[in-house]
Parts: sequence; C-alpha cells; structure tokens
Amino acid sequence: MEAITPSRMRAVDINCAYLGMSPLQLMENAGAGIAREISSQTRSATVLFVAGRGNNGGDAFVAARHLSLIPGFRVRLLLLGSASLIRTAEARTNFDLLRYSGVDDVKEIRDSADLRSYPGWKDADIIVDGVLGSGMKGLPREPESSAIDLINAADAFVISIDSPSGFDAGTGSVEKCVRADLTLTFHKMKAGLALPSSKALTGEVRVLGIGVCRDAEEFVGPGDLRNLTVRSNSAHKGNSGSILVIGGGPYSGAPAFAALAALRAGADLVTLAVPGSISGTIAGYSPDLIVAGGLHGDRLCPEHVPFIRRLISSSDVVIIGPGLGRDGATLEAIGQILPLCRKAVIDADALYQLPLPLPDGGEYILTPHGGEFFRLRGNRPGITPSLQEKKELVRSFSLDSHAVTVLKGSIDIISDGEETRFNRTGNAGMTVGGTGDVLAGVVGALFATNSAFDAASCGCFINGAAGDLAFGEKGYGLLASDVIQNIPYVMKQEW
Ligand SMILES: NC(=O)C1=CN([C@@H]2O[C@H](COP(=O)(O)OP(=O)(O)OC[C@H]3O[C@@H](n4cnc5c(N)ncnc54)[C@H](O)[C@@H]3O)[C@@H](O)[C@H]2O)[C@@H](O)CC1
Ligand SMILES: [K+]
Repeated sequence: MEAITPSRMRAVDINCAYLGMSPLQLMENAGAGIAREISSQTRSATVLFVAGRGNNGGDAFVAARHLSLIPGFRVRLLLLGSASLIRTAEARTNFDLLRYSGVDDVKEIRDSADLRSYPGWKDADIIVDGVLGSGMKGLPREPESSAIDLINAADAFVISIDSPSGFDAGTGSVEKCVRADLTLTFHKMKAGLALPSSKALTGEVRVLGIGVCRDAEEFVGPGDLRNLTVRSNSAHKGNSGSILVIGGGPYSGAPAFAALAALRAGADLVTLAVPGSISGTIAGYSPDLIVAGGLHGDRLCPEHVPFIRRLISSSDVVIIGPGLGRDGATLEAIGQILPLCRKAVIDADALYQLPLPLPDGGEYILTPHGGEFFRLRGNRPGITPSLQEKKELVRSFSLDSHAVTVLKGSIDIISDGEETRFNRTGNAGMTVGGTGDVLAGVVGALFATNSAFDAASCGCFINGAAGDLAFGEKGYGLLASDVIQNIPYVMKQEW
C-alpha cells in the first residue's frame, strides 16, 4: 500500500486549495467519513469527542455533528481550551455549527484540573481522539498531555482521527501517545502508521478517502514549493548556492538567460564560463553576471577543461549546455566535464550525443524538449504517445540514465525513475527563444539546496507560472527576459 509523508500530505492539501477545493470541503469529507465508520461499527453508543484547537479538532466537530443526526447515538464534545483559540477558519466554522446541532453537550475545558473532573469520561462507550494530528510539533504540552492520559485511562473503545495524538506519523516516534483501538487516517496511509511497531498505538488502521482531486498529487503545485529549502535569514554569501554556467559560443544570449534566471531564482553567485569571443558581450548584458575569463577561442574545447575543473570545484551546481553549439571539440569537452560535476543540469546542446548512462558519482538533471528526448532515447515513437505513455517513457529513461529527466512540453513530465510528476503552468507564448535556458537556470538554482527531483519539478512550476505572469502582461509579445523578471513574484507569492 502506497504511503505518504505528512509534509507531502500538507503539500497536497495546499494543492487542493490551488485547484479550487476549500479546506472546508476536505474537513467535511473527513468528519463525515469518521461518523460513517462509527455508525457502521455499532448501532448505538455514547460517544465522547475530545477535540484540539487545530484541524484535527475540526474533523471532530464535523464528525460530532454528523453522528448526532443518527438515532441511537448520544454525542458529547470536549474542546481543549476556549473556542476563541481555535486556529483555523474552517475549524471555527464547524465549531460554531455545533450549537445548531444535536450534540448533547459541548464543553470548553479551561485547564487540566477542569479536564480531570469532567464526568463524561466514565460513561463513554467510544472516545474519538481529535486532539492532535499532523500539526503536532514537539512533545504534547498541557492540556493535550493530560487529555492523552485520560483517554488511555478511560474504559472505552478509542478511535483516533488521522493518527493517534502524540504520534509522529512521519517517523513513528512517540513519547506520550494515545493507544487507539482504531485509527482512521485520510486520503492515503501515512508512512509512520504503516510500521509494524506502531500497531500497539494505532490499533487497526483504515484509510478514508476525502475527495482529494487526483491532480493535487500528480501535478506540481504551490504546496510543493512550500517544501523547498529556502534561504535562511542567517544565510551568508554562498549559502544559497553558487552556480557555474558553462555555455555560449555560437550564441551568447542563452548562457546569459540561464545565469540571470538562476540569480532571480535565489542563487547567490552565478559565474559564467564562456568562450572569450563572447565574454565581453555577456559581461555587457548585466553587472550581475560574473564572467570567468580564460576560455580563449570561440567555442568550448578540451583544452579549457583544466581551467573549468577549478571553477567546478568552487560551485554547488553546474548548468551546462545553453548556447554551446555542437562542434565535435565542444562535445568532447562536455564528455570530459560531466564526470567532474557533483550536481549538474544538462540542457540544450549538451544533450546532443550525451554519453549514457551518466557517471555514477554525480547527480544530474536533464531538461530535453520532445525532439531532444526522443533522440536521446534513440527512437521516435511511430504515433504520438499519450500523456500516460510518455510518463512511462520518461520514468524508464530516467531509471536507465541515472538522472532526473524533465520532458518539457505543454505539460512537463518530471521523473527520477521512481516518482513522476506533471506540470501544467506555462503557455504557448513561451515558445519564444530562451525560455528553455530560463528553466535550466531556475532548476540549477533550486538544485543547490534541494533534491534533484524537487528542484526539477518545482523549477518547472515556477518557470511556467512566471511565464503565465509575463503572458498576462505582454501576451504573445513576451520575451524570455520577461519570464526572468517574474520569477521572484512567483517564488514569494503566498498561494
Ligand atoms: N488534507 C489534509 O491534510 C486534511 C487534514 N485534516 C486534518 O487536519 C489535521 C492537521 O491539522 P493542523 O495542521 O491544524 O494541526 P493539528 O490539529 O494536528 O494540531 C495543531 C493544533 O495542536 C496544537 N499543538 C501543536 N503541537 C502541539 C503540542 N506538542 N502540544 C500541544 N498542542 C500542540 C497547535 O497549537 C494547534 O492548535 C490532520 O491531522 C487532519 O486531521 C482534515 O481537515 C482533512 C484534510
Ligand atoms: K488524533
């Protein structure tokens, strides 16, 4: 059974909101699912809901309302703290609805003494634990800690919402935790809940669907950007990544686009290793660009490799390819450079005749468009493959190549050989030259502080969303430089 981590679940949650599902809908589905499970378990019972001030408690409010409508159930609810401290709007809305529902008594607990003296612990047949879910941070504090003890001390059948309170569903580690007889978790099994060692705490675990749209998980969204490692405010020069762009020759714009995009995506330092014939041109584009001298001639060739090796040793990520051209000497130099890289984004001309599989020592992200991809794979499919067929082609190619692959298109397909994700941001205005170089720059910048798969998948989302902002401003007149200008707005946006 496929399990999901809490951080991925939070990303899916945010992606649902981005696609138009409200947290209220998810909470309503969660709570209704709990009530359905309880009423399928027994025909009548006195049920005590113990609710925290977060959305785990919110689920309890919804479940209590639904269960109170089913004959045979006496429903009570304890809120740990005052209603004014309920954290989210969706939980607050559902708490307020309780006063119009048939829930027998709703009590706001002031403190742990108040909690202990509550008479409802004695006659509850079922206790529903909505104290803490995936939002728990650190060890349970009061009054949650006492609530966990009282739930465990009660003589009732204990049902935990999403995960037993006190349980870290990511790692399965516990200090103080509810011992549930049944755990009802949402959408997918949680990694920690599935561990055999967790059984004593979770009891039977059932997964309840809550109507999460498929694309919230299959497509990159703002929730995934939340999981990116971002610059810490104590960062100093170089923490957020020093990038080396190896490009240029016949073309000078491409490496500059990649370099400027990497800066706009948060890289600290970006150095360009370009042939001397265009280094002046590129340096003239922007004072933000550092152009390393020394590549004499008009194209990259093997004699430049010793100098480039020194530049690579002081870089976190190499972006190689933009504007290099396909001269034989250049392709030979590329073959000598790749094994020197710890992390490299390989784009454009560097994808031409790429030696596969790639060397084991490094981590690589390939960013081909359709033509480059099918040449890399060595054959063009007869008919245009469907999205699902392309997904499998990209996944298997990534596995064989020991690389993360981004197959760019109106829907980007990203895979590391195991996971695959789609991205639909971007628009037809982005067929203008240079947007591929911009993507390589964004992905390279993210790669300095994130995994290859996260850098590639989030890089596609950011690049496309920046292109969508540029399209909003300039329509089909948008240029790659407009996309670059919009990258920071996408990255700082609170979705
Ligand atoms: N797609 C989803 O992820 C959905 C999640 N839902 C529910 O939302 C829950 C997560 O909700 P939240 O993120 O609000 O967090 P929780 O409700 O899990 O816990 C956060 C609350 O507990 C308090 N708290 C945190 N750590 C504590 C500690 N160590 N000691 C004492 N109190 C502590 C916080 O102040 C906050 O009031 C999930 O477990 C699930 O039950 C549902 O609404 C359905 C949709
Ligand atoms: K819980």
